[in-house]
Amino acid sequence: MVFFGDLPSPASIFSTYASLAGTVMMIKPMIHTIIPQPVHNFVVSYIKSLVGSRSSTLTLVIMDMNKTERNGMSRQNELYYAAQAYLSSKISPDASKLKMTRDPNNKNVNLYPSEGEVISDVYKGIELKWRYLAGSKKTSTVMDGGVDDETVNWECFELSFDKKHKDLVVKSYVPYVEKKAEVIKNKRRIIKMHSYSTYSLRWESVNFEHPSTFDTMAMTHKLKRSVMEDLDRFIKRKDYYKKVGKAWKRGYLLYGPPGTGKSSLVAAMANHLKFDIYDLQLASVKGDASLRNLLLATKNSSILLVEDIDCSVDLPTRLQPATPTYGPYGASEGSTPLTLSGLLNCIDGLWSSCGDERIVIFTTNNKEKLDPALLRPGRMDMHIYLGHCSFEGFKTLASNYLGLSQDNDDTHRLYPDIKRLIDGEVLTPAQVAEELMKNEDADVALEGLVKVLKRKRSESEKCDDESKKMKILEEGEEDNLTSRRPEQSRVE
Ligand SMILES: Nc1ncnc2c1ncn2[C@@H]1O[C@H](COP(=O)(O)OP(=O)(O)OP(=O)(O)O)[C@@H](O)[C@H]1O
Repeated sequence: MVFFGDLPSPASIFSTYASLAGTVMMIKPMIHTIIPQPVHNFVVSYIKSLVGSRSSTLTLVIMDMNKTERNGMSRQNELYYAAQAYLSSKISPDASKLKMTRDPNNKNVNLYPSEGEVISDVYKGIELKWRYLAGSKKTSTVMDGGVDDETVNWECFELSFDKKHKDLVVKSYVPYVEKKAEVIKNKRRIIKMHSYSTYSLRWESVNFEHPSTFDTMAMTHKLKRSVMEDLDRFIKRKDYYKKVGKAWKRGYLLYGPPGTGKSSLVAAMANHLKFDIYDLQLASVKGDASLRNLLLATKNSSILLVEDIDCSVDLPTRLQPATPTYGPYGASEGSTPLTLSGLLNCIDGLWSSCGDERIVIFTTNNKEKLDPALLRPGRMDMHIYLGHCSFEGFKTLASNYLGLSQDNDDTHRLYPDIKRLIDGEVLTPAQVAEELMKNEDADVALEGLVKVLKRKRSESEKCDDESKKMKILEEGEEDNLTSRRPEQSRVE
């Protein structure tokens, strides 16, 4: 029991406090004078470490430095971005301050925890706390006699939990966060198209907004289905590739005449998988060494595209000697020039084994011109031929451009005529698309298409007649020659 009568008076409390504070004020400078500063620091940090070691909390720091290194590569901690995406789905309704971003051309805004905000999470009964922190740091590098000052911005997430759960958090919770983040990122993902800049010597990217999808592609249903199924199977088979000891990579060769949809199919594949595209212009690559570096700077889950592989650059093969590259003053730059074997080795070897979910696509108008090394089994897993427009392809295009149903063969009165005229190699899908775009009125656009089809058919029939006549003439010449030959022999 406490009685008010036992408590000291306010005046005596105040005088005790004042004398204590006075004593501390007197002792503090004495301690600093008696104990040298380094010893003082050591004692303080020792006491702190003793207190710290007794704490049962472990904090993992997931840092990200937005620092661009001298070789042009940006150092990125993938775990940081996974945490950022994951936490955006965990924000408490009570949060008082949030960071808000919107990527260019993205419909949705993204909300992230702001500085100091704590987010609680529970995983398999373990309580975890996340905290976001940010700041900047000045660094100085001494180079060539001068000092290069640079400000590095850093951001981090701190993840704190009871020490005894360290293994479970590192081995199970962190992969769980990464998986969840992948799903979230895929939902909001903006596909990027990366091109290598010879000016900045790095990949530069823009948002990829090609509208092509498998629905809009003028291809037979069978071909569409087989490409889509192949892609879907590839994505699901991470464990399978690991088990059979193969890099998780798939190669596609798209070939066919100009305007048959090779580039459109690449876009449809990227949109289907939500994969970025790295557009590799071989002409801008100096040699095998720089090719290796720039391929290693590409991200996982992406498509490496080499368009017009037959004519993009004159690649020396294994048998041809490679001419060394020369600098502006004629001196060798010390790099081996780009070779076909360098390209293929890099794609098959180092690059594909350093990453996951790699897709490589080569396109060409002339498959027969390609080096056999490119066509070797196991190199390009699927060869896809895109040809002239079929009636099935036309129906897809008429649905895209004129909004006509593609379910029947007689959606429009002109469909039977088109079906009859379009068969054979008459028009490419690009030519059909061009005709359909000329008028929004389906009657006018389709009449225009019928006219073009008739003209093309009669032109090709004329051509056929001409070539038949030529053949007959040539055969006649040949007969005359052969019938004269015995005579000639005989004269001889
Ligand atoms: N199969 C197709 N399905 C849908 N649209 C197509 C198809 N083929 C061509 N097109 C249309 O024609 C245009 C040109 O096609 P695309 O660039 O994809 O052809 P390509 O085969 O890559 O041509 P190139 O060999 O000249 O690069 C596209 O923008 C698209 O509108």
